[in-house]
Amino acid sequence: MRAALVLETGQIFFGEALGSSGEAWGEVVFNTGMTGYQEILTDPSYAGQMVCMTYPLVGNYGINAGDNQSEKIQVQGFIVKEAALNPSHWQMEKNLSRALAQAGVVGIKGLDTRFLTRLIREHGTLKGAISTDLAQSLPVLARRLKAWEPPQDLVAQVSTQKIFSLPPLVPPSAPAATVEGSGVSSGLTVAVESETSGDSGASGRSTVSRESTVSEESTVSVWPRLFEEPGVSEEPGVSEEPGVSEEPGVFGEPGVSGEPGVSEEPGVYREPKVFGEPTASGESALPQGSKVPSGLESSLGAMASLGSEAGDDRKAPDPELGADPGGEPFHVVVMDFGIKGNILRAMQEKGFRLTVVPYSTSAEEILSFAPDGIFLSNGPGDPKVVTQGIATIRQLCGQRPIFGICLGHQLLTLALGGDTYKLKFGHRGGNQPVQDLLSEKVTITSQNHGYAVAGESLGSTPLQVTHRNLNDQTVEGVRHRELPLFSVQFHPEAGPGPSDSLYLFDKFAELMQQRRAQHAS
Ligand SMILES: NC(=O)CC[C@H](N)C(=O)O
Repeated sequence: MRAALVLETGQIFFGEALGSSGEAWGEVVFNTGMTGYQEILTDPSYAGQMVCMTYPLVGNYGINAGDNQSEKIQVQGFIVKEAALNPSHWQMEKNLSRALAQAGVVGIKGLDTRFLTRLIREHGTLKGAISTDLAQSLPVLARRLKAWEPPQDLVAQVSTQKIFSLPPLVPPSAPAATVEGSGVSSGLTVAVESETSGDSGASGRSTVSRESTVSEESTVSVWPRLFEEPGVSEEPGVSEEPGVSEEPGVFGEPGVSGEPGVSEEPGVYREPKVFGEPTASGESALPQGSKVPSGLESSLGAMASLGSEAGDDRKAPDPELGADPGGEPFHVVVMDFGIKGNILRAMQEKGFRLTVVPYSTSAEEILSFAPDGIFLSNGPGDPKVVTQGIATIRQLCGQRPIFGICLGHQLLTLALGGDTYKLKFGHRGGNQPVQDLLSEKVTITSQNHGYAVAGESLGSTPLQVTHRNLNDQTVEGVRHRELPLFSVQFHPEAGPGPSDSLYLFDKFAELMQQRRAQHAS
């Protein structure tokens, strides 16, 4: 089935449908990772966005049960050059196309994703629509897109509605961990602690049960196997799209839709803009000088996470870090703005016990759990619209050690009087170099953000910059000058991406250890 990607500028790319048919609108962003597409698809930070993968072959190891970062595919749309028809991996359960179709997510393949990426780099992030309805007027669709205001309440859509607990992860050889006798085994299982009303305000929430009642709760998988379809046999390696031509260069036919070359709005769409016309060699024309992004780190990171999934290189919790010498695990309350599973896993593997709460939970309720520390998660959208979360974080500052990642970093900065702004096209990939200004050490980091902290806004705040991106000098980390609060813009938990920065979870543990020591004396 043919499909088109229409941009708000009026530019149109033709390709083949991938996944579900239909139409989806969103912000088109690009990710430079060579692997990690499943983690990207299921990362709630991508809610509302259509992700274009710059790497030309996507889907070659299929979709498995272990790499999900949340309970569903979160992207609005998915854009690839070539979708692997015969994926192969021992953990694979289905192919990319099947996973997208089952989730009702619209994708497109067969367009020149590197050229699309160059367009986004020039124009900045663009609104776009993927549609399999080529009978409509695509220029009209482009104009409707231009006038469209994307939804703002993305955090409310992806944050947990239930409070739940996660135990520390134990090495496979050791006895399974239990949460207060609940029998929760190691791995991504939870004790559901209480149900909330599901509305966005904290007021309607019933008083939640505390640690004493955790043992009575049942356990459920945090992320049930995605797209489970009893009775549907998966035949890895068999194309699910018989008859779809995979010849290079068949994409990009003009004129299938309602006059794509005719503009009624001068300046927006004048000439036929059809990308990916075949050349004599059958290769699509790529602008000269375009760099193929390096993504080796990403594939190494993905391999590490797969290894840990298989249980063969899972790190044991370090009793020196995950718990104080008395052995009680550090208890962290996680404010969930759209958390990625690997962040939870990274903290569990440090030996922390986690209580994950909805983003709208009040400071009072968070403190009632008597945590050792508070974690501020990643999440989708513009940090400035998460006003309730910012106000709560402001109240929590100084009460407990706080660590924030990505959206959590932006919210912490806003709570303390700093400012954020939208980047031209964001950082999304697994090879972003970041310098820790305190140690001068450089790590290669995994990133996924479209907004950033304005360094010049920090002068009047108690925050200082601790990390910078060496590509564009943007702020990548801050800390409070006096209080035990710090945050980073990048993703130290990897998955996908390098795990160079896992040490930051140790820093969080050190701050919680110091607080315990102060309170004991
Ligand atoms: N990964 C994230 O937490 C992203 C944060 C924020 N939504 C941004 O795009 O900048």
